[in-house]
Amino acid sequence: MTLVSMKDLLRKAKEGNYAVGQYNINNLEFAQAFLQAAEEEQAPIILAASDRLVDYLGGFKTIAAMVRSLVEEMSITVPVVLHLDHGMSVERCQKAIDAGFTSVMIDGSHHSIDENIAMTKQVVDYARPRGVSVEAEVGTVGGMEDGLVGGIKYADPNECLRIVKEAGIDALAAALGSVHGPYQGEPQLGFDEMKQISELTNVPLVLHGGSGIPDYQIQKAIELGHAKINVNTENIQAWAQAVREVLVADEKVYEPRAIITPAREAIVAAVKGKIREFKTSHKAKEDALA
Ligand SMILES: O=C(O)C[C@@H](O)[C@H](O)C(=O)COP(=O)(O)O
Ligand SMILES: [Zn+2]
Repeated sequence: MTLVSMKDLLRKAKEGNYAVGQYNINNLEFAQAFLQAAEEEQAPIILAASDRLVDYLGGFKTIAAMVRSLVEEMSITVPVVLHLDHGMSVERCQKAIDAGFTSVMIDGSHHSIDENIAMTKQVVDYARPRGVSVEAEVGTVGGMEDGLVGGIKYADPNECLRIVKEAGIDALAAALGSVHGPYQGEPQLGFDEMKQISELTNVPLVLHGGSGIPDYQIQKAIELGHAKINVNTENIQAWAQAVREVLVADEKVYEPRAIITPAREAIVAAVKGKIREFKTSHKAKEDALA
């Protein structure tokens, strides 16, 4: 299966009342684990490189080549999207597209809404003829974003409508109380605003900060138009715990494969849990038949 854009996947997910998970690549083993989990669950999947980690991961071309090769070598049959997460500029999004990413997020949320729309439109104009999908953000997700710790700023419904109409995006991350990284206490998502923005814009919504949200809130977010849910923290916590357990259990172990394999298995289990929670299991076949 070749890499696909997320446009049709998210439309189908929104119609079918499920969400496609986005999982962030932190190294080779994360990408392997995500693809294994998706194939075993027969679920479409979004593999993402967060722009803040692109250089650490070896650059856009390395990431695109790695994911394409894994899809081929692992004989992956489910739809796979390669997405740039929190793209920091129009130029960075263009570079990702040129390298073979099939989807990009331009994060103009720290700019004025007029600047955000202008940047986003430039990315859409470059992406659309190349068959690449575009996600934009309005408002501010709490916690860590682009290496900065910030507070929550709810998305304004009129600004959401403007960016959807004026820039022509495929997915909208409307910040509504979610937080990147661990939550302090129970997450407080703005469900009334979510309903309003979903009905007003009719575009698939994206939930950033998808780790640590109780299942009943995830189901409500899906019901209210979320077709993509981003998860990173729960996977890196599972990875770290597994590595720690191996090192504590055997202080003489030094072979990377012996240390990392249990961590990779922990990520497979964590992602399979998310795929089931987001109701994406077996949707790959249904998508192919649609
Ligand atoms: O950590 C990153 O750079 C990626 C995240 O911002 C991702 O977009 C996301 O929203 C995941 O949130 P988390 O599950 O709370 O880490
Ligand atoms: Zn995010």
